[in-house]
Amino acid sequence: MNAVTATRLDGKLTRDEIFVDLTARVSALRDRGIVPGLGTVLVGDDPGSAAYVRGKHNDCAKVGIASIRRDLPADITQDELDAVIDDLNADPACTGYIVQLPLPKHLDENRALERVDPDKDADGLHPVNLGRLVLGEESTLPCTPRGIVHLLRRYDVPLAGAHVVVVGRGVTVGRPLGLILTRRSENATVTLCHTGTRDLAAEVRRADIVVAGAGVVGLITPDMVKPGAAVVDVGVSRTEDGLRGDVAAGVEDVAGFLSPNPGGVGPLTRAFLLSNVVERAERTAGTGADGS
Ligand SMILES: Nc1nc(=O)c2c([nH]1)NC[C@@H]1CN(c3ccc(C(=O)N[C@@H](CCC(=O)O)C(=O)O)cc3)C=[N+]21
Repeated sequence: MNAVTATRLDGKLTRDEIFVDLTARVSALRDRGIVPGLGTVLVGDDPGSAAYVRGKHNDCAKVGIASIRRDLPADITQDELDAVIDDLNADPACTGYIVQLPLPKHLDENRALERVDPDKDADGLHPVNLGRLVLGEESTLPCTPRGIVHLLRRYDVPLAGAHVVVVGRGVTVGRPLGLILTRRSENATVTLCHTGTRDLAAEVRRADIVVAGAGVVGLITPDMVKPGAAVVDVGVSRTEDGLRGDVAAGVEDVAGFLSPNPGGVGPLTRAFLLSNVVERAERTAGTGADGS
């Protein structure tokens, strides 16, 4: 056997590095009397969503960002949700915020996302920000795609000229990731695959980088991966055995780099949520944001 295990793209380590930078920048803002605040709107009592929101506020405490929580009952009406969103839009203590998804089925997610002030959209999911991304204008970028690109760069995985196969066309990962990776600054070539793709295995086999976010357990098998390719697992499925990703066991023996799930991009999604808030606070304060 000459199988070499893939280099692990470590999301927690990379998150810790980002937190060191954010902590210093928040401290500089606080020295000037500016306290960045992240708001969350959580509707209902789904334990998974509650855990994610808790994690986001724990992260805020670590870097010195103030937390604003709006926890609402599952049977809230759309008008009542609108009023909470209007309230956060008007709250000067709230630099940016998110409406935790998914919302209960009787509520219209797009209506809620569109009501958020685009300048306070910490998720980068407002139509104005997604539209700016399409137009190549500066915008708040969605957190998971930002985390994926940062993690690949952090481990020196070449993007320019690379062929990236993204599996999943959802609005939080696949769709915006394709737009980001094909910008001049990333210069990758992207194939966006989905449930209608005729021969997924053939597409994935051609990839220098695979990003799997379909939410199908074990979808990406070792025979589908080009030796040495980078594989980033962002699929999330809740099973009886806990959280499972899209990448099957054995891929680590074929890939050159592997970002597992959990332990990969998830912590970076949270880190870039905070980063979006800090950048907005810096912009309104008139300091030079460093981007990244
Ligand atoms: N408006 C909105 N914005 C979001 O960003 C958003 C959302 N809604 N709804 C749900 C998804 C999911 N998501 C995750 C964030 C962190 C981890 C994360 O930190 N995961 C850890 C493990 C955490 C655990 O074990 O539960 C890891 O991958 O190592 C995972 C998933 C953000 N989301």
